[in-house]
Amino acid sequence: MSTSIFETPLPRSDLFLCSNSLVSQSFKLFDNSRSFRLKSLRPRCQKDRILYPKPLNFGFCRVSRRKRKPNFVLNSVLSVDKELESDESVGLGRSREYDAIVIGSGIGGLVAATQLAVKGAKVLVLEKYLIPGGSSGYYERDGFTFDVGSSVMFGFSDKGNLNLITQALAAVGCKMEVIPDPSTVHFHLPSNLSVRVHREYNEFFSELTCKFPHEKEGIFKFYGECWKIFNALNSLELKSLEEPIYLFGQFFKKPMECLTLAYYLPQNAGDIARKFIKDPEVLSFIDAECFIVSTVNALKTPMINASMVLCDRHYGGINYPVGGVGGIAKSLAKGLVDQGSEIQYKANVKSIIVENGKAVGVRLANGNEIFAKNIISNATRWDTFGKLLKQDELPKEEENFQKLYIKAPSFLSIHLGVKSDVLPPDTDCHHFVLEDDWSNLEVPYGSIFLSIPTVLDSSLAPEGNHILHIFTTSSIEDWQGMSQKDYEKKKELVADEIISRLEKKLFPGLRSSIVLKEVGTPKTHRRYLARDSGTYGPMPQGTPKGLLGMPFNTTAIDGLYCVGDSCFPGQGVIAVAFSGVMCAHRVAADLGLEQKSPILDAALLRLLGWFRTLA
Ligand SMILES: NC(=O)c1ccc[n+]([C@@H]2O[C@H](COP(=O)([O-])OP(=O)(O)OC[C@H]3O[C@@H](n4cnc5c(N)ncnc54)[C@H](O)[C@@H]3O)[C@@H](O)[C@H]2O)c1
Ligand SMILES: CC(C)=CCC/C(C)=C/C=C/C(C)=C/C=C/C(C)=C/C=C/C=C(C)/C=C/C=C(C)/C=C/C=C(\C)CCC=C(C)C
Repeated sequence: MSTSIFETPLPRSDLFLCSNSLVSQSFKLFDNSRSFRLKSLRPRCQKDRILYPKPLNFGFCRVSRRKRKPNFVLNSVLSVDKELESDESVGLGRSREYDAIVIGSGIGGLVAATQLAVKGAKVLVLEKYLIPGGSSGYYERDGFTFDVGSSVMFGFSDKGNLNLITQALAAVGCKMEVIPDPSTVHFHLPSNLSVRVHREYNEFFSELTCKFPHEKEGIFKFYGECWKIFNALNSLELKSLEEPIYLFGQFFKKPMECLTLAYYLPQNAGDIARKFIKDPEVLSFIDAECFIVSTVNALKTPMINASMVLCDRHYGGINYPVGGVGGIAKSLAKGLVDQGSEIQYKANVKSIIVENGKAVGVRLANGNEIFAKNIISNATRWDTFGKLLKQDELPKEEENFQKLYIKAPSFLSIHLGVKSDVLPPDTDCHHFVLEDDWSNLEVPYGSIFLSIPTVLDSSLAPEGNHILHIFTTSSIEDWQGMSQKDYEKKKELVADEIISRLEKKLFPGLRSSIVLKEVGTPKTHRRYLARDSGTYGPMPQGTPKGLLGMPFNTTAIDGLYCVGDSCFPGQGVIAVAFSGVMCAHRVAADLGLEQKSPILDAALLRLLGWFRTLA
């Protein structure tokens, strides 16, 4: 680490984000008129920000107003408070053009940004919150490190072509240590049906077919079909399906695999399951398998997505990153800056600037305008087209998207710290609980997701404790129009009910073992993740034609791209990573950093537009 002493103006709020390993390009943020020193190196957690003990890779450091001697060493500053952001010396303005601005640092945005950066583009990521990651972020309380969203990580193995998280990290020279999970999920279902999804496919198949011997052949054929699709996907080099030179090249190199995917593109898992399986209980089990990744039943879950998750969990397996899921976004953000691009936190984009029909820049909440050749929005499509674009009319494509897809509900999430002895030995890391009635699967609060990441990585909690992350679907409408007092009361009541259900079904004594409890509602998701209504992502309004109606990355606005879970192929960390790879490839082609054929482009975009009208 290089060390140099420099002076900086004192940020008025006393907080800024610093890094000890990154470039010096941000030095110009500062003038020499004032100086500061670090006051506290103790870890501190506040309601909405995390203060780190020492200049770790990304941390917030408190500076003292009283002692103004420049006596601390830092060698870059990545993000600054509003006061600094609005400082002219930040150097933002029309003269400073980026190849791309990415709005939001969810995994989708970060993968798009890093992939572009390694292709030679100069990228600026603007993140509203204090740390990167969005739904894949983390927070710390009293020695516990909680994952904000899911702890089930697909695509994190060292095998094949579909380990997109591993590949995204490797692209910027990062590798994370992972812990293999022996099972993906333990299902606790009506009629006391208990199924563990073992890492080994044969073990899972034996367990399921032991419970339903009469459907052995049907189960074999359904999951066999999933493997056929997974193997086709795994054989391709994954890039933008909106870029014809690549797409036609893949058809030429792997015609059978591409035709297999094209055949299944408009199909849903439930229809295929029904071809082979008759027993309603097995079909309900497959609904639950799909619901945990799509929040809808199998009849509404695209077959390609179902195959991806139902097979990757056995092929590469589910692997948990040491130190928590938040490490993925932190590593990508670091990798991005290492590549010479930039990320700013507390940078709230209020609108996308469109001139002569082309997206040319963004306007921040503090009034600053930043310009770039392309704008990539990692906000949901509802936020992008409903809030960030100030246009009277929704483009036709978006109107169609909003007809086909509605916002999936959000979640009520409960993060608990519990005493370790409440968990029986060999407890699995992830559980899905639907106690009595299959018809409650998609009903709000009907089923319960539970992850215990400390089963795999005990460093996430103080010794003798575990983390329980419990979540269940819930809509924002359920939490609106009440006083703060009633809201808090309702949070307690609903959380209490869910904890009682888990106590009854899985862990007797759970309530009395709790040492820390935090409850988040859809409003919390909306506030901290900046997602309209706190939504989990898009959900088909009716029965979709598989993935056919799902938009890719280009939009009706020239120079504006979308990335993340309201783009093909949908929700999921691995899915948004793929959307990031696709987006970066299309943008790079448009920037001239990848091969491009304008004539073929126009033809393919028209063809894809036509395909979507069939959905
Ligand atoms: N509880 C959960 O488990 C949960 C909830 C929601 C989503 N998810 C999953 O998370 C993933 C979503 O990833 P993603 O990449 O699409 O996005 P994301 O929602 O994780 O990240 C988007 C990022 O953009 C930022 N942002 C939004 N609007 C902004 C603005 N105007 N200005 C600046 N920054 C802004 C947000 O702060 C956030 O960090 C999916 O896998 C989804 O399935 C999980
Ligand atoms: C273009 C045309 C027309 C044609 C062409 C053909 C072709 C070539 C095609 C191709 C295609 C492709 C490549 C595709 C791809 C796809 C993919 C990659 C996909 C992916 C997906 C993924 C997913 C969906 C995932 C998901 C996941 C998730 C969501 C997860 C979640 C989790 C959770 C929530 C957790 C749970 C928990 C518990 C239980 C506790």
